[in-house]
This record gives sequence, structure tokens and C-alpha cells, in this order.
Amino acid sequence: MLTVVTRPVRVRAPAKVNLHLAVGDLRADGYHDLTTVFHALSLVDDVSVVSAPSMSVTVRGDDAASVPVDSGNLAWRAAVMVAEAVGRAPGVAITIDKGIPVAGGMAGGSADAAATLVALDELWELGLSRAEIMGFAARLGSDVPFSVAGGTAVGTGRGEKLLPVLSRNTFHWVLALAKDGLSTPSVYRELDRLRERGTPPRAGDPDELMQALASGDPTRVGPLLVNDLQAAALSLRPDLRRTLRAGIDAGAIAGIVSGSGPTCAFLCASADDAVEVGAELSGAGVCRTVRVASGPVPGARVTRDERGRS
Ligand SMILES: C[C@@](CO)(OP(=O)(O)O)[C@H](O)COP(=O)(O)OP(=O)(O)OC[C@H]1O[C@@H](n2ccc(N)nc2=O)[C@H](O)[C@@H]1O
Ligand SMILES: Nc1ncnc2c1ncn2[C@@H]1O[C@H](COP(=O)(O)OP(=O)(O)O)[C@@H](O)[C@H]1O
Repeated sequence: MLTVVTRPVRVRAPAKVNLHLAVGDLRADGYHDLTTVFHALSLVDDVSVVSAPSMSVTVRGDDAASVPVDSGNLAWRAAVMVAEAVGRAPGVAITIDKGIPVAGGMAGGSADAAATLVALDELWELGLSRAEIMGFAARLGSDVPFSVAGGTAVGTGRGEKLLPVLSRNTFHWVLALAKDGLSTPSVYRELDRLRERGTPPRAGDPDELMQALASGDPTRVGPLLVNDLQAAALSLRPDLRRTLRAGIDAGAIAGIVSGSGPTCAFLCASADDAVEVGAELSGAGVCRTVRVASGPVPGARVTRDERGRS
């Protein structure tokens, strides 16, 4: 007989920043080959999934209004994909507590999709292998496998082929969240346009960054942060230059646009420095709001209470 778990399964999934993002030329399938170093941050979404007569998604938090609650939601798509694969009706109610900025270049939708995959594996007692979860993840989006994996990892292909990176210590970050999001496809398109008109610099390979991460020294990591999409994000949102400058003026070691932006991520020397940089940046009037976070943190995983229940 099929066992059905009726209590909600809760999963926490992290945001990411790309410490290194080298973008290749546009491929025939509309994607770009990447070499990227993903780093998972303690800015998280909490996703709860429970059995229900039909599919639904509820989103809570400051950015909730801009998130679709139908089949446009990546968590919904994740549930339908798994249900079809295992031959079940996709009857689940998904509740997302959003801590990750929406359309901020921090993989918030991917985090929710990853969380839903992990939650359904437990809720429906599927016993999926890691490879099966990663297979679903890669079909849902280029960033979703990393949201499952967490930590620090090199991504190649579309970003979905992952290898873990040795990184020592915890790094401390300040994130400057922007008022409006940026669409990922339009930032990639803008980079293609800039490359047709000129030769914006291209990131090399991340070898030196990997050594710096292994040393655990943020002053070595900072100067090696690089993002090929930054020129495109700044071209679409020139105001971000002020944000980046303000973070450095406030005492950060380095600042970078996170992925396709518009969130700016600032690496700081210590947890105390991050709090100070965050306070100063928040008073500078160059962003909607500021968050302090650290990394690396684990990927999507079930959270349990003191009695071991999820
Ligand atoms: C830029 C990055 C950097 O990590 O993250 P975000 O800033 O969006 O969080 C990723 O490449 C975003 O990954 P993700 O958001 O999962 O993208 P997908 O859903 O797979 O693709 C959305 C669109 O982005 C473009 N795209 C994405 C990945 C890739 N390697 N090349 C691309 O050109 C394509 O136009 C694609 O149609
Ligand atoms: N669960 C979700 N959370 C946030 N956005 C989502 C979600 N599902 C679908 N979306 C859509 O994906 C777009 C990109 O969102 P997000 O993943 O937060 O940003 P990014 O691609 O910059 O990392 C949003 O504008 C929204 O329309």
C-alpha cells in the first residue's frame, strides 16, 4: 500500500552569487556556454509542500506580488515534472517564504524549484537518487542544479554541469537589492549586442580564484571577482555604477553585479565589517534595501524541528 505523508515538508534553499562568470558566444539553442563559480549564500527561501486536492502556490514576503502563483512559477513546474515522471496527480500546496530578491540575479526561482524537488522526494517517499534529482533540476533551469548542490562549485555547459570547489572559511557579504528586477534573457541579449558593437573584456579561467578560495583569504578573493554580464547589466541600468562605488567607499574589499543583476554583492573582510558596510550603504540611498549574508551554505535541504519532524 502507498504511504502518504500528510504533514508539510519544509525545505530551505539558498541564493547564489557568481564569483566568476565567463560567458561564451551565443549557441544555436539560444543559450551561452559558461564557466562560472557559484557560491551559495545564507539569504534563503523557505518552501513548504503538503498534499492537497489540487496544485496551488502561495508566496509570502516583501517581493511576493511580483511572483507568479500559477504554472509560471518554477516551483509549480517542478511539482508537475516530478508528478508526471512518477505517474502521480500533482496535488500539492506549495508555500514559499521569499527571502531572495525576485529577478535579482540570485537564482530565487531556481531555489524554489530545487526546494520543491527535494520536498517531493520526501513527501511522496520517492527515494530519488542524487542523479535523478539533478536531472529534473537541469531540465527546469540552468541554475537549478546548483540550488540543489549549494556550497561553492564550478558550473560549465549552461551552468548545469557542476564540480565542487574547495573553499576554506566563511566569506561575509553585503547585498544591495534594487527596486526593480532585470530579466535574465534581456541581459544575455544586451551582452550579445555589446559584443557585436565592440569587444567588452572577457573573463579568463577561474584557476587563480580557486587558489584564493582554498586559501580562505577574502583579500585574495576580492580582486578576482569577475562577471561578463556586468557590462550588460550596467548598460541597461547605469545607476548600478553608483551602487558599486558606494559599497567600495563604505569599506568593502570588492563589489560585483550578482549574475544578471541588478543585485550588487560586496565581499567584506569580516562579519563585523559586513554589518558596518551594510549600515553605511543603507544610508547612501543607492539601493532599495541591504542584506548581510555569508557563504558558502548548503543547497536545498529539509529543515526539521527539535523532534526531528520536517
Ligand atoms: C545569469 C545566471 C548566472 O548564474 O543567473 P541569474 O543571474 O539569472 O540568477 C544564469 O546563467 C541564468 O540561469 P537561469 O535563470 O536558470 O536561466 P534559464 O532559465 O536556464 O534560461 C533563461 C534564459 O537565459 C539565457 N541563458 C541562460 C543560461 C545560459 N547559460 N545562457 C543563456 O543564454 C537564455 O536566454 C535562456 O532562455
Ligand atoms: N518561485 C519563483 N520565485 C521568483 N520568481 C519566479 C519564481 N517562479 C518564476 N519566477 C519568475 O522568474 C523571474 C526571474 O526570477 P528569479 O529566479 O528570482 O531571478 P533571477 O533569474 O534573476 O535569478 C521572475 O521575474 C518571475 O517572473
